[in-house]
Amino acid sequence: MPAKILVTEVIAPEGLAALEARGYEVDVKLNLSDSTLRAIIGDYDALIVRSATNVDKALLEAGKNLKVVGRAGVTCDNIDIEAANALDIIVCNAPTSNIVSAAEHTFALILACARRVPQANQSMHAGNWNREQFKGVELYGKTLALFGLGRVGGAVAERATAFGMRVLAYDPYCNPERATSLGVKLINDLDVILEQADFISVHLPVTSTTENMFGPEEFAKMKTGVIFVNTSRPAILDLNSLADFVAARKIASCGVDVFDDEPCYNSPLHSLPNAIITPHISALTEEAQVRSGVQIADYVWAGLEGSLVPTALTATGSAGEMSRHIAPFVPAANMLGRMVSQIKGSVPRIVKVKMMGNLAELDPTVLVTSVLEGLLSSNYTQCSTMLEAKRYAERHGVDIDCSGTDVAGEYAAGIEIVADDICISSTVFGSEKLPRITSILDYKIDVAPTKHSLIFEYEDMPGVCGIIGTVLGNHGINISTMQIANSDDGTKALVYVNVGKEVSDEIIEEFHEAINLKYLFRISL
Ligand SMILES: NC(=O)C1=CN([C@@H]2O[C@H](COP(=O)(O)OP(=O)(O)OC[C@H]3O[C@@H](n4cnc5c(N)ncnc54)[C@H](O)[C@@H]3O)[C@@H](O)[C@H]2O)C=CC1
Ligand SMILES: O=C(O)CCC(=O)C(=O)O
Repeated sequence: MPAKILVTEVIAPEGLAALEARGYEVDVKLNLSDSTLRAIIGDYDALIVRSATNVDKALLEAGKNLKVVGRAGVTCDNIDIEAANALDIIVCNAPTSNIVSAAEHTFALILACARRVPQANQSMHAGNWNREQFKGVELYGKTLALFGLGRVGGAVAERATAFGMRVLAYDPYCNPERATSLGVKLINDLDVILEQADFISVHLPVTSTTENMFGPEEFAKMKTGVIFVNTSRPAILDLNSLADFVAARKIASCGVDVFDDEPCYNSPLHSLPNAIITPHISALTEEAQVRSGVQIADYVWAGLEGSLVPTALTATGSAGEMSRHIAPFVPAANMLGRMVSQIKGSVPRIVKVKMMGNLAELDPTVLVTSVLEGLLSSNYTQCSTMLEAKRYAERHGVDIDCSGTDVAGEYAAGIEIVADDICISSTVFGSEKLPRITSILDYKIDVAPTKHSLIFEYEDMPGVCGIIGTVLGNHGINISTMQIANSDDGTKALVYVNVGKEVSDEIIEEFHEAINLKYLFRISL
């Protein structure tokens, strides 16, 4: 029986034809409700979606035969990747398909705001001829601030330069050389960049550091008369606040393509004449649709045939036997990346990843990519080969390398990362395969880190653990794990403490006053 593929959103006929030509049965069923989709998904081996289908845990669990979910586009925030990973379902996307379209639509909005094209058009259609009312502003010589200089941000920068704009960018993870080669000046100080910009365009993924990045405080710091465009994701900003500033004309005009709870029929921007709003159409062009349809057809086919899926976002997509060994280490690799960048307080420049024991002979790409995601706080970095991972890292100023060794100490397998001068290693343990730290900064430990932890190093002396416990206890913070390790020469000690909630700056200050600390790191995973 041929494999069955369900397509729930419009993809290019070229993509559908490619799947049918391979002998699959392809059903296109648009506008299904969540409950109908859940009722029928059990019949299908693969599902192809764009951004509107909610591929949550319940749907994935109902997909008893589901092997692949293909996203005909880039961002997979409508798909529960973690649940798919747990269920061994491959999730893949078409990451390069719509960059140009998204950049061009961003410019459509920038120009529409600057020259008031939609308003002038509407006025003409109403039988008017009001030239003065539609006086605009030029882009030439103006300053554009880009937030996020990745794939789409970079393409917008190239186009902005052609308009004679001065282009600035806020992107702490961007390699300065990439910025220079795009003719962009990096300014990684929010206040400084906000006050310089005549135009602002946002191209950020949603992460804990970008969510709600723009609210009343940030809008207030912008120049009066700024033009603000968001074609990235709605969670980046506070829409009510944006509407207030647009209504007050502090922001002269805004262009917005993405909304909470799409389809969105009403929002605070809908009634504002100087808000240009579009229904999530940045990627909606003939060309991007053909590219994403054809690319996703190829990757879904690879997944169904059990081949390597080049754009797999789940460890499962790395094919067969290898993934069974690699998959449990993906969270550990990500954790190591996050810990290292928090301990350093910045992105390290030289990173060496070592795959140890059973992992030594396997393709390291998935784990190196996961380390990079942790280091750069990005979601779903797209690297299907080590070469791509190295190039991606290079774009962010990181020189990354990977090696293998049969030796993994007392464990069957592990990963070690050395980032500049910081070394941490990890293994996974138990039926749940929880990541554990096995050594950190030359100290041997064995801790499964929780969401919040503290790492102390100090000249060894009695009573320090008591002080740590007392200070935390005084502030009502629970300790769930405390582990002590001594340096080889016995003069120094390291204490790793898992705590119940985030520790404030004031408490950190208190520790510095009470203990002769070499250092104290606060980690949030
Ligand atoms: N409206 C639409 O139809 C489309 C929307 N998008 C959205 O556009 C956004 C950008 O997409 P891509 O360029 O492909 O992503 P990307 O991953 O290539 O680039 C994102 C950039 O943001 C930077 N970044 C991450 N955290 C940051 C932070 N805290 N502060 C400053 N910079 C930070 C990264 O270093 C990276 O350079 C995404 O949200 C994507 O979902 C993309 C395509 C179409
Ligand atoms: O048109 C679509 O499929 C949405 C594209 C999008 O938002 C993305 O790829 O991030």
